[in-house]
Amino acid sequence: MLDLAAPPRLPLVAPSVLAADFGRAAGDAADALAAGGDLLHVDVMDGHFVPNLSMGGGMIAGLRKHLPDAFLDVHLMVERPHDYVGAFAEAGANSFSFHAEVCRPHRVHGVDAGDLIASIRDAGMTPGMVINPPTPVSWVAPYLDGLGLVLVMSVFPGAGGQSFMPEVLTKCRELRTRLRPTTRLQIDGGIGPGTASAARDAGVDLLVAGSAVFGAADRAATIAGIRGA
Ligand SMILES: O=C(CO)[C@H](O)[C@H](O)COP(=O)(O)O
Repeated sequence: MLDLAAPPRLPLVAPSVLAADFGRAAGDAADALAAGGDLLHVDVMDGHFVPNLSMGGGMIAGLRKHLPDAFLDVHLMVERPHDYVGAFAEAGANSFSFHAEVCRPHRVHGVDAGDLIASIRDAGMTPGMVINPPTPVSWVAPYLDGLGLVLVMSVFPGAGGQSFMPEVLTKCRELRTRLRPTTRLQIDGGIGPGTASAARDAGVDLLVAGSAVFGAADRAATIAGIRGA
């Protein structure tokens, strides 16, 4: 199983299952891994934090069943991520990333980020925190030492196929100087061979790509282009 913290610290590419053919998701995901993807990104949407619904524990369990060796990187675009720690660990998630925007003090009666990070680790998963394009680094700064990854959204979350927002790279550069060397800096939204190099130059070493990978005629060339190989 992939260890996100282990050297060498080469850029990793995570095909986003959101852009796969849901009717044959495990097969499509396996094809993306065979084409050079390092891990799978799994987007969970609750219809509240973002308007759309996507997938949940059933999809994680199905991917785990058919792809026992795949690292499953789960991104929760949900208001109540703490409700899913046990179920998603049981289903086979390897990392569990939640949004800073649902946490206190930014959300009244929101999530306690420190408690949630501890419970994610206790459940055997790598904790991650996510910030939307307008959200400042200061919202995750108190938690950086406890995280295995920080995800900077380069589109507004909720749908694949949107255009990359280069202005978020300022936050990536700042985060790279503040993160421990073992913590991955992830980006998600509008990533393809044409946008990935700017992200890598800003210190990103975990690149999520949905439509670019699953829509490509040559997935291996696309993933190699995103990785900068
Ligand atoms: O989190 C997401 C949407 O909220 C997706 O992972 C992201 O948008 C990737 O899709 P694409 O690469 O097509 O932009």
